[in-house]
Amino acid sequence: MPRGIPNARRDEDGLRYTAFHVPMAPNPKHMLSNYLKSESQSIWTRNALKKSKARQDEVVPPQDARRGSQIIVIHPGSRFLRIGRASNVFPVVVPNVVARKMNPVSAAPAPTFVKGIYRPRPVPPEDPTQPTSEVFVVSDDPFDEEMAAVTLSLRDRMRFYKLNITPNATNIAKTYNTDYKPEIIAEHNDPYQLEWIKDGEDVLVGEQALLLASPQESGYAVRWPIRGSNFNTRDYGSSVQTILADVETVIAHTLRDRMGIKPRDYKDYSVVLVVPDLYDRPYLREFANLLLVTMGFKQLCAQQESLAAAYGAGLSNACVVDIGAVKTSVSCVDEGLIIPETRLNLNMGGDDITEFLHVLLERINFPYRDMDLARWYDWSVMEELKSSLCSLSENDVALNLHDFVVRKPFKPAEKYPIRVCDEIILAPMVIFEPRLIQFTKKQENMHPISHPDISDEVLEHHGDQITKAMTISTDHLNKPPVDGQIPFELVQVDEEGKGVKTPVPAKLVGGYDVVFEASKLPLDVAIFNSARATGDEKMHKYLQAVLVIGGSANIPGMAHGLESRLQAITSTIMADMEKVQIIPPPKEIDPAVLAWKGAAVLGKMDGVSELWVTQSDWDILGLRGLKERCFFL
Ligand SMILES: Nc1ncnc2c1ncn2[C@@H]1O[C@H](COP(=O)(O)OP(=O)(O)OP(=O)(O)O)[C@@H](O)[C@H]1O
Repeated sequence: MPRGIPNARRDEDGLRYTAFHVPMAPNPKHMLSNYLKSESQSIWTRNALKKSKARQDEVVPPQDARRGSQIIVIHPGSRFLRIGRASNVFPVVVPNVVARKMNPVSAAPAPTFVKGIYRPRPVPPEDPTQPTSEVFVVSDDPFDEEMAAVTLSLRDRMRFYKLNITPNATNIAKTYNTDYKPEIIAEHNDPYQLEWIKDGEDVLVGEQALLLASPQESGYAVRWPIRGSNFNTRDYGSSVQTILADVETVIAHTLRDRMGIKPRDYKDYSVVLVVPDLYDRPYLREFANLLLVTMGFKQLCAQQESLAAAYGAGLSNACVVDIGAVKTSVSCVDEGLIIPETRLNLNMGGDDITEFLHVLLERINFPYRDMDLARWYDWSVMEELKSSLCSLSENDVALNLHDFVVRKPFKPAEKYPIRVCDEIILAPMVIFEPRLIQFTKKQENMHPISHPDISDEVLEHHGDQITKAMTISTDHLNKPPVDGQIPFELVQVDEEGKGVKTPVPAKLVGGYDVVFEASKLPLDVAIFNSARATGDEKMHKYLQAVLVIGGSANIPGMAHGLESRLQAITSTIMADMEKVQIIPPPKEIDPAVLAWKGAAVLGKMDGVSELWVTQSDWDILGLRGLKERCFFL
């Protein structure tokens, strides 16, 4: 039989799978345990990762250092693209954005974020001629109601930890911030000046795209091709070709400019692509087609984020929580496999924290009054403030004074002082109290991706999307699914690998759109639901190994904030639950690159040679080949 023709078999557990007459993928359990045991890989195990980078360089023998130099690992995200040779210690990280000259500009420069946070109703300015009202008026603004609930939750926690609450802190901060005086930093005293671009090449990528002083005036459309776990159809529309052109542009520019790899060399390189745990089929198919057919890489292996991160941390079992910029995903990894029904995607992330911080700082007279988050340079001011101020540790709440710098195009930098108090903890608390996020608004203008073989793929796609964790998640609404059943059926696969039972999956469960409802869950509830989907006996194992990754995992106090809340849920529901445990990512590795790191380790392992899908495999088998070899589905 020719190479690559599928032949259905059953494995030892009686599970149906499709084998190939090319060597079948090795058992992931064996791969993981071999990897953890292997002497040559032990450098990357958890203990070894604690050692310094210098030590790593010293220990890696030269042949291992070269290993993986022909493998490129690509981890695309909504905000950053992480890309590098598997032999590199860390990836190149570039903003995943493209500015294209349009004449006329067909799309307005897309704001970096979707306005997703409720804002207080504008208050009419006080009339100084009128005496101030002595009567206390109860606000009917829904924002105030939700805000009061979040503040109360913080007060309760501070009381629980016996921490002092600074009296009148908001008013003190407000008064201080009103009398601001920005300090102008003279150019010769400013080593961090930016080289703004007024006009330039037709296509600008990454940092260059963000240095455009005024994109719209210069005729550029600035867009981010990835959004959450999918292509960014909000800013590009449903035309996947335009999105793919930009995905290719960012990858090709970075390979050429930062890694010295030219298009003519692509045929000599294999690619490990890190994909979301809950990936959309058209996303995976189009991405694979781009890399194998359009760009012409030699072969491809796709790995899911959580699995790659577990490899990176040297863990065989974990509940992996990835808090990115736009989305947060939760999945349980069991001996080298993701348990499909534990996967959850929350429609919130670091961008919501940034925006909420802005809303909170405006309430205390944020001294830089012209801030407009749709401008990249203003957005980065707020991101900087978030990174330097925010914390999830109640101990950090105090009336503190800080400075921040605003760099406007072609103007000297301005330094502002600001006084803040509990805003620094309330902002990141939004992921545990998402009541202030407008989820419905976030869904606006998202288009489905059009593709030809809709009948087959849509059904399977929904099969992938609706998971047990999501169904359980309707618990928080206190309205369980009808009859307590899981009222949808997943697509079954017969001996030939064809769909035999293709029911239209009920997206509405008990009257709820489960995917949408699940995307709104507080993070602690989502993690609990994900672990609980593994069954009552197994869930302990995952709740005691929660690995938090993604850029937003860098928020100080994240482990404490998550652990305490998760512990509170588990002890209410499960009497016999031992302590919940958050596993810190390896010390020298930024949690945002841990999945890349794990994928690089995977790409270098001997067993991975069985996982590659070549260009001819792709021609014959398409997406199914990728799924069966790489995801063991
Ligand atoms: N020190 C820090 N403190 C707070 N937030 C941080 C810190 N460092 C990075 N972040 C946030 O992490 C987010 C980026 O994380 P990451 O690189 O994992 O996102 P991504 O993979 O591009 O996005 P997504 O996973 O949503 O597709 C941003 O919101 C950024 O502000």
